[in-house]
Amino acid sequence: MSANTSPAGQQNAATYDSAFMKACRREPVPHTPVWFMRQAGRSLPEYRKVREGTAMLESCMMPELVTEITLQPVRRHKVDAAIYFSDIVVPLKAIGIDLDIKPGIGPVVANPIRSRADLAQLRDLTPDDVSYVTQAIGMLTAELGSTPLIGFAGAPFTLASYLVEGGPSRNHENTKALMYGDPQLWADLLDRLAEITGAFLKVQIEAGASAVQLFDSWVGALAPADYRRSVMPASRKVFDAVAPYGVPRIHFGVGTGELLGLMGEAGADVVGVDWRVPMDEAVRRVGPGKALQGNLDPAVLFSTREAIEAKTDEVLAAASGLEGHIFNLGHGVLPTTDPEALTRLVEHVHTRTAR
Ligand SMILES: O=C(O)CCc1c2[nH]c(c1CC(=O)O)Cc1[nH]c(c(CC(=O)O)c1CCC(=O)O)Cc1[nH]c(c(CC(=O)O)c1CCC(=O)O)Cc1[nH]c(c(CCC(=O)O)c1CC(=O)O)C2
Repeated sequence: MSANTSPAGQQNAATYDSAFMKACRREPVPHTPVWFMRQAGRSLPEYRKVREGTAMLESCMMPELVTEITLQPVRRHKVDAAIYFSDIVVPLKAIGIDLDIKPGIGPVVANPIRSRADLAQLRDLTPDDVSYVTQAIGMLTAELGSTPLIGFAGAPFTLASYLVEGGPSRNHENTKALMYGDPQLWADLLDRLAEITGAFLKVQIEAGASAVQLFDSWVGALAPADYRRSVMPASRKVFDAVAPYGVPRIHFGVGTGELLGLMGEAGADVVGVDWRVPMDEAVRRVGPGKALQGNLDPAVLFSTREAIEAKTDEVLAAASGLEGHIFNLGHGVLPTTDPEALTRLVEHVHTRTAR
């Protein structure tokens, strides 16, 4: 921990009164805050331009480039929060796992983890392993002023799936084989990943991130009983690790309609909802005391302006009774989305919800 910070004093004072932070705390807001998962990235021509000739993982280690890319959607769309530009596999790369992000495929791991001996690949993460993150967040928070920066990490289950399968997987068969066949090794693997993930989020908060989001993108592949038994303890460990900082903790996964309550119980302050469950139903499943984030289907943005507005109004109506609502898509911005549709969407949500 640096000399001038303490866990209790971590909240970034400049962003404390922003609409996004208020919604996370379930306080009244001047308008519903909006940001988009994957708002930085391939949908933006200015992103494609600055990324030309630089590989994805290499970009994530270049603080000036990360700062520029993170700021691009804030400038263009006037979203209410920035999300740190990185990828869920960055902390794994930082501790020396041999992996790469292959264009059109995703993260690919050279030596998948399937045995107890393989666990040795997963050493602890220290702030020095990711000094470029600390550096970039320092530059970013200076530029962002009162706009909050969201830090993020992949959750233990989703990271484990990449590590065990060796890459993206539709059915997660090797992952599930390990989870059911060797529960102790599985628990130890998730616990290691929880340590690394907790340490990585701490680095981002200490550097100035106002909130964090834990992406369990693939956990919707599990039934609730398996989630509770085999995943929740590790996700809870990550949330507990950052709890002393008091920053909002967001938890999101895809196809998690049956898991929303448990994902809240794991320790999230804000539960992200994909587009399959309407917000008024999601709030029943999550229960009181949590804000919700979501949930326009990202594919709707390919439709007409009228249809986009009508579907947006449906989301806003379903969310109107919520204590805290952060508008987002039900998953990341699709790479071929028209960025102007995103800018108009931000404006529409702000106008419709202005109080
Ligand atoms: O199609 C490809 O080329 C590989 C895409 C891919 C990557 N990581 C991956 C995947 C699998 C997938 O998303 O399906 C693997 C990946 N990265 C991420 C997630 C979590 C999720 O989206 O549910 C996942 C898992 C999701 C999954 O595999 O379905 C998270 C991620 N990647 C990234 C960001 C940062 C950001 O967008 O600001 C973020 C998180 C913050 C956010 O939502 O905004 C950045 C990222 N990672 C990646 C790319 C594309 C590569 C490039 O620009 O050169 C990009 C940029 C972009 O999306 O346009 C690589």
